[in-house]
Amino acid sequence: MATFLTKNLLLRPTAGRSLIRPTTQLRYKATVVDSTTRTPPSPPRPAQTSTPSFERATFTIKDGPIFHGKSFGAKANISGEAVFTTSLVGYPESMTDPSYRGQILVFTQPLIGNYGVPGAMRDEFGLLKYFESPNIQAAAIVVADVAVKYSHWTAVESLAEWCAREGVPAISGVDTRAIVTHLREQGSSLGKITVGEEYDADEDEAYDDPSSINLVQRVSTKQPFHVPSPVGDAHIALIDCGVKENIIRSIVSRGASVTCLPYDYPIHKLARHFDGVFISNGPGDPTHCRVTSDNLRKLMDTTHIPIMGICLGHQLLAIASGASTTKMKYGNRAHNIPALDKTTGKCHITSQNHGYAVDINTLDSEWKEYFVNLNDDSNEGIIHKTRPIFGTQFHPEAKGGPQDSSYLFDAYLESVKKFKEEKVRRLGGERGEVSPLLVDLLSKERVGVKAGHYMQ
Ligand SMILES: NC(=O)CC[C@H](N)C(=O)O
Repeated sequence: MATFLTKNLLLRPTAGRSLIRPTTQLRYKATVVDSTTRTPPSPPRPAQTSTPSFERATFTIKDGPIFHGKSFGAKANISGEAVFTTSLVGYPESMTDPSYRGQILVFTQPLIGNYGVPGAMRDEFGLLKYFESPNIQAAAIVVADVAVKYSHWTAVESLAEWCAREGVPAISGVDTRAIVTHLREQGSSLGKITVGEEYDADEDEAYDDPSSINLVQRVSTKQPFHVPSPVGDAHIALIDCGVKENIIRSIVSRGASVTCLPYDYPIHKLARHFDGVFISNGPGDPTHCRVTSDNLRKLMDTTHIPIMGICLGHQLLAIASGASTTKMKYGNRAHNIPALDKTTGKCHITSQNHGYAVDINTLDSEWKEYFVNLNDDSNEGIIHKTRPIFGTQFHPEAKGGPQDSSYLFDAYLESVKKFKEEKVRRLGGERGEVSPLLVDLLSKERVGVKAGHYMQ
């Protein structure tokens, strides 16, 4: 069980692993990568060892308590923002969710790993079936008790083997109740994991603060890529701030192909070629993505295209409309949070993972609050009063988690298809300028886009 120590019992410097990795220069070459060959959103971490380390390990909260336990992942030291999730299941999905980039994820569910880790299988759309991105995105994980033995028909390795292979530190045997109590009382804090006998405690410079970094730049696709829909010919531009696979799946399975674009792509210059725009989830502070919210504002000023945003996408939409966001005390990360739809009076149980929220008091009069959190009254969604534009703080794609709110994708797709029909009626067979990106898309047969359907 956990050893709970006070600070400064043993202060020795260790080499912390930096969150800041070299970035790839963004390029807007009109290359289309299909979903099976797309660039992984982030370079795989350098694995320091391919077998799990079961040495003594220490989890230290900055200006807080120190917890001693046992490592079960990579033999590496790391720091980041310590956050907790109360989700009972779905650790492979959560750990590969790019929104967790830079965060040390503490699970309140006391036993993690009992169904192992699935293989990187792909579905009929070429999307990862059981992961939200190709790699573990969380900086590290903290669990009370890790299952060394696992059992599930999809499993190919244990949680420990997966963490070690991906170079991700993990610690067990700590009192996660005490950790969560601290984080709830003090608010989200920086923390670090040190593997081995030596650890340092509270030297400020030893902690990387992900809120000071533009993490979206690190997880967004470097090149546009396209995921065709076999069941419809609408076409959506998705601004990839760290998109989860199941968001793409939720769209293509409903009849719109998706072209994923880098987070700072000037979408307002290209929107006329699409039937809808979508802004994805993503890590970190939304104010680091000023370029995205500025582009969105220009988009809304110049077109009437349907827009939907989820989580970070919702926050960016709100900022684009003139509202501001705030950092929450410890955020909402769970699969069972009640959100009230203020337009219907119905409550939906929702999946969430966020540390920032829209300040609803700053919302422009052309917008109204769409959903509100029934636990803490925080904003859960906004909707434009007259145009087909909305965002939700929770995750209607919910993987894992309840699918009460998946109808929001149906509503979005309905407005996208309507917009497309009107456009076709208005423009008839006329063709205008075609962007290099779309010329390239059209030249790729495998992309499966019907030539000309979105041309002006
Ligand atoms: N899941 C997300 O998109 C998270 C949004 C943002 N990074 C936050 O923590 O609030």
